[in-house]
Amino acid sequence: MKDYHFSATLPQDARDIIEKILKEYLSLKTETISIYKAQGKFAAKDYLSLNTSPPTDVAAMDGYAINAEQTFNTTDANPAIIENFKVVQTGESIEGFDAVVPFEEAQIENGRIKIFQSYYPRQNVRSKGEDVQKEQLLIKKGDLLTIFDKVYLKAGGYLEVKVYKMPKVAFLPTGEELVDIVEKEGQLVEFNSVIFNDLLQRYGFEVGILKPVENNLKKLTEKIKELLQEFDIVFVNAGSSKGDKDLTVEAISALGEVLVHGIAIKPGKPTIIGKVENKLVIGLPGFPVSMFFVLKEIFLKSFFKAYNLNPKEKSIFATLERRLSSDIGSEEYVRVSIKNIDGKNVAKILKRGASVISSLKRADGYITVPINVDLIEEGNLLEVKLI
Ligand SMILES: Nc1nc2c(c(=O)[nH]1)N[C@H]1C(S)=C(S)[C@@H](COP(=O)(O)OP(=O)(O)OC[C@H]3O[C@@H](n4cnc5c(N)ncnc54)[C@H](O)[C@@H]3O)O[C@H]1N2
Ligand code: MOO
Repeated sequence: MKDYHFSATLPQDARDIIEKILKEYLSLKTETISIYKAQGKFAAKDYLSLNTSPPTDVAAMDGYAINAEQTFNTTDANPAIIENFKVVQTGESIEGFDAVVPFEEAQIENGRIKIFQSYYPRQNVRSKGEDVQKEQLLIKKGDLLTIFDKVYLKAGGYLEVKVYKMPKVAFLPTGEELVDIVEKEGQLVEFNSVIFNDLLQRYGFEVGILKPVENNLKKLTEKIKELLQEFDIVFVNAGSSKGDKDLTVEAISALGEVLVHGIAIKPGKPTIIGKVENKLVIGLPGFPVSMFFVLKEIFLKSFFKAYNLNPKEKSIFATLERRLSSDIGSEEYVRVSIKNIDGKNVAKILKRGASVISSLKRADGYITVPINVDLIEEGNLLEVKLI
């Protein structure tokens, strides 16, 4: 008889299993590319600055470089006349001087300048090395390169950056009902691939989206085997639960080993973790919201940990708008939208159904309810991970 029950692996155990499989067969290659092409890539080494920026004390305004001491006690009624100065443009060295008087704050008279207020040393000056110091750590190995990381790299003297080449990942939708454009009754639009593509490309994975394969064990098995020749990791979408057409577990077992079927998370419980020819094969639940969270909270987290990558995910803190109950025994991901009420972030809980993409569309982020918590009271300040 078919077993309709799920065992539920603890989420951290599931992550550890993925991490272990990955480390056993997949090491990340590296490539050196222009920093202009490095958007969304992870740095593959530490970078120390070759430069000091600014390289010397420079003017922060167009004006006259002076020695501030000569202006102490200066007022409107007691102006200072200064002979020893140098005309400087913004960014120019002020060597020999320590402050800059903007052109508009001085009058020029017979080759001397007349000023009406006092200046302090370093006023209107950018100090040597105030932005970047030589030998300073610019970027850490494993950091996701943001726009300003790359600015920093260039300021520090680099035009190219060594980054990790991310693996090739395949997304195989299953189900004969799935089509790109619905033409007849019974068909459904295949859109989970959009979530997969976006989420993984965000981190530089090389994504392959396949045509849906029908619910036929032989065809599914053959397809997975074929994909494993070309891709580093294969994701099979849907058919993960226990319906009569849910064949993913059978297909993976026929080819290799199913290590996990069922993770104690909500949504996303029917997830499958398998190993075929040493490679990772993941069965993602068919519901879009479930799939999103399995990718984000299980797969990507394990992946980043396996290779010491820092994706720099952002979160904010918000007050819970109403009490939130959750099942003990599952780590739950609850979508929220954020409103600003009287200057405070308030998290409004959105629909929790795993098949409704509208809840993700409206969501600004989500709250993680730990596995052993069944209630969070209204008014609690919680971390919201931004989507
Ligand atoms: N008897 C049980 N039934 C279900 C259980 C259970 O424990 N026992 N778990 C439910 C949960 S929780 C989830 S999550 C889903 C997982 O479903 P499957 O992975 O088996 O996926 P399917 O049943 O094949 O598809 C479900 C549904 O998802 C949509 N879908 C699938 N693929 C795509 C795609 N590529 N693009 C867009 N939409 C897709 C489609 O609407 C399917 O109808 O199982 C519950 N059932
Ligand atoms: O695990 Mo399902 O993903 O709860 O909806």
